Amino acid sequence: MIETLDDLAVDGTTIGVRVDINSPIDDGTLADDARLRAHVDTLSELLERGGRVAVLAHQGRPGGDDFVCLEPHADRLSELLDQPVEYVDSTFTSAARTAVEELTNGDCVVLENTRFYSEEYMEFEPERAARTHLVEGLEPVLDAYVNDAFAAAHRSQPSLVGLPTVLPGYAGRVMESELDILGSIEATPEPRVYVLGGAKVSDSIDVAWSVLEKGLADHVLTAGVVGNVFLIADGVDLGDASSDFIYDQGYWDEIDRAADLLDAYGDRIALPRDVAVARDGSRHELGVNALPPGDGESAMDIGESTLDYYRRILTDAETVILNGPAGVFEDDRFQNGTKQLYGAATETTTSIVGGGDTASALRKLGVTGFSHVSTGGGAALRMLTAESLPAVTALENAPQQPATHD
Ligand SMILES: Nc1ncnc2c1ncn2[C@@H]1O[C@H](COP(=O)(O)OP(=O)(O)OP(=O)(O)O)[C@@H](O)[C@H]1O
Ligand SMILES: O=C(O)[C@H](O)COP(=O)(O)O
Repeated sequence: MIETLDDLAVDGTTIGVRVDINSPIDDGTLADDARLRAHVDTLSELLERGGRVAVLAHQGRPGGDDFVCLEPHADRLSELLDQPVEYVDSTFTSAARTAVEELTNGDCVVLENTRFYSEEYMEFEPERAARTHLVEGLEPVLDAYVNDAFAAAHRSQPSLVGLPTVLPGYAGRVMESELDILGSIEATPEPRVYVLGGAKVSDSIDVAWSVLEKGLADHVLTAGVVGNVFLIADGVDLGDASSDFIYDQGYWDEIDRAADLLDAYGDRIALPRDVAVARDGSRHELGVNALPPGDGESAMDIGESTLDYYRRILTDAETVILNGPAGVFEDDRFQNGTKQLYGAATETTTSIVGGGDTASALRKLGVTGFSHVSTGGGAALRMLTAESLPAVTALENAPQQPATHD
């Protein structure tokens, strides 16, 4: 049983709030603030109820261009919350602890990107995570911990599983609503269709296995890199460029798993019937019978024939669950598959979308009208396999009585 903000005595309490504001970054600035907006309800509720809020979050992965400090996030949160939000350029040093100790009721500080510390990019059992520098540094200055970072709940990292081992833990409003919706997929109306696109091939194959095996999915439609892997598994020659991409991304071994899945459940798995490539600078669609494409041409989107086929399946569906764009939506020439496929999904009674990139693609393409757009990508996928999420388990096991610091 997870406690929520309804169970937390907030007034005068110093609360570490783990959010997921991991966002696209362009030239060091925030390119999209959707994930920050998602947490406004939780943060403003805690602040209005007299909490002293220390925000913890990661941004990017070590080595990536988006591995940046959280100052732009703090500035944007200040605008969204309509109050000053302090930023401290460290996470658990004495400067960070002093900033937390100096908070008064209704104050908010954003601590530095948790992943600037190597331990936060490692996975630990909760008990071990509780003995990391981050947790040992922050625990003395916090009374309680709130986890609103559903999108990171599949990671077993110190700020996600260590803090709720030593502090009373509560789910924030985003976490609460995501668990409510994604935790009761079985209750959604049937027929139920899963659309698996994007680039998380291994996770998507796990989901497909799980939902087909459990009888949760009447159909699985594949698109994006996932669709390309299934096409290769089905014996289609996608050409060197797509194959090299799949190999370079480390997905080559997934082709055998996709082939096994096709053997077991091929009648319920739909594969693209055509793909779009860039030819002479423009979009050009090729039926699978016309493949391989020309030299250097890569399958970047699904084409009209696939869309017709998938629309027919969706017409009979009552619930559709989608993750991952159908193509390289960042390029105007390859947005059509995502726009049309996701647009068709909004016509079903219940439509649930997961994925940070997917949500940003849908905003960019102006596709609205879903029953639920999850903040999580990998976390939503993991949840759909009915596997437990480490950060959720840690909240379930957290101690519950906060002791208020002066
Ligand atoms: N055919 C394709 N070839 C190469 N890349 C593709 C193709 N189709 C989709 N993509 C890429 O997949 C990426 C998004 O996939 P991903 O699985 O990460 O989505 P998500 O689950 O919404 O994201 P997140 O991990 O942020 O939650 C995009 O960057 C897009 O360009
Ligand atoms: O964007 C995400 O899916 C979450 O923020 C988790 O990020 P990660 O995949 O880098 O752990």
